[in-house]
Amino acid sequence: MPDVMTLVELGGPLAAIGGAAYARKAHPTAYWTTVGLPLSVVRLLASYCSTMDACGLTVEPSRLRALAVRATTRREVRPVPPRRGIPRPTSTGLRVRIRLAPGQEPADVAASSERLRHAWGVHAVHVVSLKPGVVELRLVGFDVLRKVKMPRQARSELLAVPVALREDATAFVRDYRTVPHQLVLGATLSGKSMFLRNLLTGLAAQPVALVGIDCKRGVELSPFAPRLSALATEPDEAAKLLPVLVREMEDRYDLIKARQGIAPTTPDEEITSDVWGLPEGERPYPIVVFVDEVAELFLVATRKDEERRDEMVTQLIRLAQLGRAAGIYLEVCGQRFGAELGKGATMLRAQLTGRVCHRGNDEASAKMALGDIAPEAVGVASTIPAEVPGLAVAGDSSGGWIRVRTPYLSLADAAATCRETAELVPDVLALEPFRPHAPAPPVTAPVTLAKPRPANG
Ligand SMILES: Nc1ncnc2c1ncn2[C@@H]1O[C@H](COP(=O)(O)OP(=O)(O)OP(=O)(O)O)[C@@H](O)[C@H]1O
Repeated sequence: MPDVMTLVELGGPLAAIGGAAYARKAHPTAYWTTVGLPLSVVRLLASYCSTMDACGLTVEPSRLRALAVRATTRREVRPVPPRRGIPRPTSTGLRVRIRLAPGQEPADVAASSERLRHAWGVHAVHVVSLKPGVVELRLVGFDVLRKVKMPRQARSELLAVPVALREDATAFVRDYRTVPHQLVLGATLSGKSMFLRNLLTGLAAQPVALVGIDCKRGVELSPFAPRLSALATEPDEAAKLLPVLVREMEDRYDLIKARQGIAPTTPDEEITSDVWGLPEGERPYPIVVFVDEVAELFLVATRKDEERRDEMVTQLIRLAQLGRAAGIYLEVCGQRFGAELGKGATMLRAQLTGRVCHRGNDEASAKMALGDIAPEAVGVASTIPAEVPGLAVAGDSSGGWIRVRTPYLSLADAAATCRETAELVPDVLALEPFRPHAPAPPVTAPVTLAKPRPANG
């Protein structure tokens, strides 16, 4: 048994360790910048060559180098690591550029990222290919997705909204011009609405028409009514709105044809240019269509509903196939999106190239979102814990994927942004009949500190 003196002597260091552990957990950014960052820079600089060697990332030296080493020193000629740049510290970690040695590819470095993270004592190492032959190692000091803080330099541009934080501490930007249509999947309470909320408020300040189809009686999208150009809250209303959107798309195709001297008989599928080629004064406003709980559009009770469903699905598929050139983009949300939804479901899903997969009910749900674009991400998406709502795996058709999490945004703040930007609703004549009635802002009773007294008191 240790004597009293030993315990007293140990007290100081133990308290220091306890304090450091507490600081690391409670204030990760401050802890990282004051303690973790200098340690990691020293570790990286001191052990770069040996770590690269241990990870199998060194190559044989050139003949000239070998000759020079032999001529000038008595050292044995050792394999050389890829050349590195100067480490650049950031508030969440540090970055260092690496010029790949001949014969190496970014995947070789990415395969060693787990080993590198342990060697340098950081939370994660991400490898990003910057240009042929150059990769950037992004060392992240702590779990940035635990408490999301968007990077300060993340700015919205037209149709490009920084909507979530990526695990490499950069912004996940929803860019409609590069990925026109997206599918957002997740079980109930997984954070889909939060994702839509961030996206919608990001777009609210832009000259973009926002359209909502929310067949859960509008519970998700109604609070944003002041900024919406159109809102359908029942399948019947959606069945009226979708053909109007398709007609608007066809009119825009006619406009492009007229402007560019393309024969009016040319099929829409063969026109390669888009609304962005039109002069600014003639260019129609982009339209982003949010579909919340897409399964509600597919589910039918009677034979008559079946016809209506088929029509709506065909219209959605047409919008997804041809909408991009006409400046019409889809953001489709749901819990599951598989063949069991019925005719056209998988065809529509194939057109939605952007994928964001929140926690699902089972592995099959994750497969529906990511199986056809990034199969190796399915396992990661299936292990998202229920205690971290908003955490998701984002992939795109290029095969890349990354974990992301939206920042918390309260419904009241999002609704307030929509009220403040209500005058920015652009004029899209065809959507005018579907413009929702904006509910009046909640009136808060004035707070009085005086206690009411009975009249006869
Ligand atoms: N990024 C986040 N950070 C913190 N809390 C979050 C985040 N995303 C979601 N939440 C919280 O998790 C809960 C569920 O989120 P949300 O309503 O977005 O889920 P959902 O997938 O839309 O659920 P449903 O399908 O039932 O509407 C909410 O209380 C929300 O505040």
